[in-house]
Amino acid sequence: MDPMIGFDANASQSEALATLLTQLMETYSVSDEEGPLTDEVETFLKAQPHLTVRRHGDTLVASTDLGRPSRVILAGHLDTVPVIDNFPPKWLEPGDPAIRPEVAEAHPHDRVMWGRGATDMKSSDAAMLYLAATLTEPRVDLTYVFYDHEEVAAEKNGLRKVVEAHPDWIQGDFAIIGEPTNCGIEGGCNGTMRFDVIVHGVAAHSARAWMGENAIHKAAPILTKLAAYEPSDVEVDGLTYREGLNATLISGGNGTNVIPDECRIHVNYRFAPDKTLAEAKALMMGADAGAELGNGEHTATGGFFAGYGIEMKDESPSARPGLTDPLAASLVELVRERTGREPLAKLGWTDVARFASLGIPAVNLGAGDPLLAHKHDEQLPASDLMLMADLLADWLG
Ligand SMILES: N[C@@H](CCC[C@H](NC(=O)CCC(=O)O)C(=O)O)C(=O)O
Repeated sequence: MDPMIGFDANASQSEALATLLTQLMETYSVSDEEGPLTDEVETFLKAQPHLTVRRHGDTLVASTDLGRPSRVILAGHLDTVPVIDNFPPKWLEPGDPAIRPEVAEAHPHDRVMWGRGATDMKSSDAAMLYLAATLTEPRVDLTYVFYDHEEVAAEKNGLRKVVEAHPDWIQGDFAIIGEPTNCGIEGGCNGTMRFDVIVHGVAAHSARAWMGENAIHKAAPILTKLAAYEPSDVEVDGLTYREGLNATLISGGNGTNVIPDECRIHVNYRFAPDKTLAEAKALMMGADAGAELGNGEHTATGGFFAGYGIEMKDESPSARPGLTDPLAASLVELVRERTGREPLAKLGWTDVARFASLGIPAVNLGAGDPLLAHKHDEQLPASDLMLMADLLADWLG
């Protein structure tokens, strides 16, 4: 059987990139189900004679070994968030009403790739795979990392696992993460934490509600407080990070005629890189999270949710922009020259934070509009694929 990922040696750059993107997008890879796509990408990388390819779980690390004085890491995750009627993907021709107006206005003659992962982040993966096959004489040594489980709990993150199991595989002087940035530079990243705020009640027959205590009703003040939260803009080293505090899931009740005895509001806090993880946590639940109540629940001793039960689910630190690093500065300059784009802050969480903790300066540079990430109609104009591949090739070639 022919490998599913690959392109014709006679194809033009734009055809090759479009082919790679189509193949990546057509292979379903929601987090936890990246295996088949990883297998395909592994076969493709192993067919490149100038790369040494290693695999840990569903993470691939492919390196050149040309004896260059420095090494750059190009990293992209292969997983996507869950689909919302946006798989399988499709190419939209110019004029198709499914093309968003802002995309059509900026790229009136472009075909547009539509579907899950178009911006976050299979387009950058396609550009990196194209370079992995075609950039055989880069001016620096290169390490490509294609990894699993970026969109979910930090404990599952494939890059984290490979760093822990094989620290020698992930060495370098600088890293570029292909998270969507509209082919500009986005520096650092907001930190993120997710936790359940828990309200308890007493179960009873809903025809005799006075015999119980309705936990869903008792959660109403929490939702009111969250709805009134005003996000702050925080400037760090010249970039402006917007914070956020949102309920993203809610659950409670176990019968249509039973007064619910528990309600959980899952909260996601995004905090700027002027705060450590500990400082951010203190703002939410007090400096000391309080006594363990059992089952991982604590009472918040202070902060936004003072007095409520809290169960931590996930936490990842922020990262400062780090754009004064010489390699970062030279990439910023190239992007500015080629696109006129000035660096912005990365508002999502990305593995730039992991590289920063390893002492490897890193920036986000990727195809696709970050404003469209995780949306139902994620989409990418074909010319952004070319731009992304050209920027990387010019800087590395
Ligand atoms: N452990 C975290 C992982 C969340 C990662 C995710 N990152 C992106 O979507 C980057 C895209 C971008 O902003 O450009 C996120 O920020 O939610 C968790 O499970 O929450």
